[in-house]
Amino acid sequence: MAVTRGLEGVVATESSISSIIDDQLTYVGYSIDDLAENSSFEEVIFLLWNKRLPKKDELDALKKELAENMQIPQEVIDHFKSYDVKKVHPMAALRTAVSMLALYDDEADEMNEEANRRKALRLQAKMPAIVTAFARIRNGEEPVAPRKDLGFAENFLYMLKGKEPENIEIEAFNKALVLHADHELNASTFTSRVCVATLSDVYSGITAAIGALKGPLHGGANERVMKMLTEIGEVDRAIDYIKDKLARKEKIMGMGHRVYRKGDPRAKHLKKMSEQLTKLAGEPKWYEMSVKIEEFMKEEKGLPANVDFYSASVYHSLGIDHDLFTPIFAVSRVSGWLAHILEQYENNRLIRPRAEYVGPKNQTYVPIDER
Ligand SMILES: CC(=O)SCCNC(=O)CCNC(=O)[C@H](O)C(C)(C)COP(=O)(O)OP(=O)(O)OC[C@H]1O[C@@H](n2cnc3c(N)ncnc32)[C@H](O)[C@@H]1OP(=O)(O)O
Ligand SMILES: O=C([O-])CC(=O)C(=O)O
Repeated sequence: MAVTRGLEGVVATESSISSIIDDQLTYVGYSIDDLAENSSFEEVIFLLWNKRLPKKDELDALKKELAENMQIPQEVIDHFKSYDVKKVHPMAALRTAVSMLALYDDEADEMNEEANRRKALRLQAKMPAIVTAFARIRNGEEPVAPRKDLGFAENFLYMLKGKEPENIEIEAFNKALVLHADHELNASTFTSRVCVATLSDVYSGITAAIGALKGPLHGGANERVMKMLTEIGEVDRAIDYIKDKLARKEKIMGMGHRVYRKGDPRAKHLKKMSEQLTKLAGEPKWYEMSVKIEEFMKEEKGLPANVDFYSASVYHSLGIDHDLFTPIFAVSRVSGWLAHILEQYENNRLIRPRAEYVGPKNQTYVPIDER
């Protein structure tokens, strides 16, 4: 058997949700550039789950349903208050909280399309309240309840900060959510599909996906980008810092991609936002430093910036704690995971590849006191 390390280039399923062809990303055939400039995150959720854009009344109905389902069970809030939240990474807290939601959902193990769609809606709606409740509780603050009159992006920022966000913050956050919503068969999406292909439930699929997104080679890179920028501190130190890391054979977070060779089409939108928002926040150095690193890596290693690179300085400029960057990725990507889970159920077959055995053979069992 031939082994393809990391399954590079292996086509593991058909899908009509998103595509990457010649470094161009589309959701259901719509260019990410059009969607980033024009759509709301709720519109993208509808698109991914229904494979068509919503009409106005359909979008209004989805927005209403999301707003009505945002509140999380009190048990999840009490659970956050029951352990030392300061010692826990918010991705671990999110992973556990999503798994907990299943315990308070009477339909958790109901296995039909309508029930799965209802669960998808409830899960999507509750992600912002989980992340923001955790963030507030660890700061010694009470969680802020979601408001039915606010949109998805606005509600997230409102629950996080306890005050209504500015329009520019809502627009930037909405665009970030649109850009992170889906990405073909990335590691966490594949994880979710493998999980539910055993005919396990939606909550298990999303819990597994959150675990995969958490790693630094995937969604966890955005937090590490900001850690790197903070360590660099000043623009004129950037290149020496990167040279040093490369000399030690360390990876530069936010750089490189398994599929994109020329560049990640999402990065240019985040780059523009980073330029604008870092300037507004009075800290243009984060953007300037990022540009220097991007140019150097392209020239020296031929590696382009990925979606995680400029999102770091965008979220930082919105005043968001660095370890919330990956949970925010999950708040958006859950829309794509759910679309893929629904698609997997529609035409399911167990996902079970093979391994080439390279261990010892024909061993003779030796009793324990003779070893
Ligand atoms: C949302 C997302 O998941 S986007 C990706 C987020 N992850 C990151 O930003 C982490 C940094 N990037 C990486 O680790 C990689 O580029 C990945 C994981 C994204 C893709 O990796 P792969 O396709 O498996 O490439 P692989 O890790 O095998 O790297 C190939 C070569 O490029 C080098 N390389 C790849 N990325 C980087 C990087 N960021 N910094 C330095 N060198 C790199 C590797 O060292 C390797 O070099 P070698 O052939 O001399 O050994
Ligand atoms: O597709 C990938 O491998 C990683 C990625 O960019 C994403 O999940 O958005």
